[in-house]
Amino acid sequence: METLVVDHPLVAHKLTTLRDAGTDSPTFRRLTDELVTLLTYEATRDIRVADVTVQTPLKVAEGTRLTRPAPLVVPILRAGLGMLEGMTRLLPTAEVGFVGMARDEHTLQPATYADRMPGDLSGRQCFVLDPMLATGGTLAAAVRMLSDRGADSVTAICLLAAPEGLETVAEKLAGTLDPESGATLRVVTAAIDERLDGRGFILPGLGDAGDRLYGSL
Ligand SMILES: O=P(O)(O)OC[C@H]1O[C@H](OP(=O)(O)OP(=O)(O)O)[C@H](O)[C@@H]1O
Ligand SMILES: O=c1cc[nH]c(=O)[nH]1
Ligand SMILES: [Mg+2]
Repeated sequence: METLVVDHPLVAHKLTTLRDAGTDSPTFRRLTDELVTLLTYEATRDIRVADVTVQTPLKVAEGTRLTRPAPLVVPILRAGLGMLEGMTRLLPTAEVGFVGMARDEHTLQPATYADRMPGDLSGRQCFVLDPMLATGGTLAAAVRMLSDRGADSVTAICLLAAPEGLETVAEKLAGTLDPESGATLRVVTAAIDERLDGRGFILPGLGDAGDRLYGSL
């Protein structure tokens, strides 16, 4: 598994305001959207393209187009929904699949409550959106759903990741997306934080991303 921390002053600036407990929900939503657009720019560096030509008003020019099948973007509900528009703004031809997962607050295990994704993902590049990679249980389960359907290229875009969660995802998915067969698994994040607390929250983190976006449950 490859991990990329996007090191850019605008990313750091926006993330700092997201962390601030005083940031209200409308501002939190807007900054999440902006931050995802910046992360998407890096996360799509290996997106599949083909050479094309285009006629300018003056002459023929060599160019580049995204290939088909269209990439699949998968926000993990709830909090991942706050990242969808920021991504599809840059990738308007992407298709969108939905997965709903909620982590049990005592066991910290994820339970899947929604699955609206294509049954066959062979040959599809997939982008999973989830702001928080904490214990890694949710992301590992989501990536397994995609690879079970044939996806061979999965990039997860997270606002924050915990070191423990990154290790767990790499361990749980070892051998699932086999790099020898050309498969790739990448995590792109704005920062890797210090650690998890006793309740599985990222420290220093930004709190509960779903609650800050959409209100407490
Ligand atoms: O890495 P993990 O330990 O699995 O935790 C991360 C998950 O927890 C949060 O979702 P939550 O379960 O709070 O659901 P929500 O998005 O509906 O708030 C977050 O958005 C991730 O999906
Ligand atoms: O810190 C955390 C951990 C899991 N989910 C969140 O929203 N925040
Ligand atoms: Mg939540």
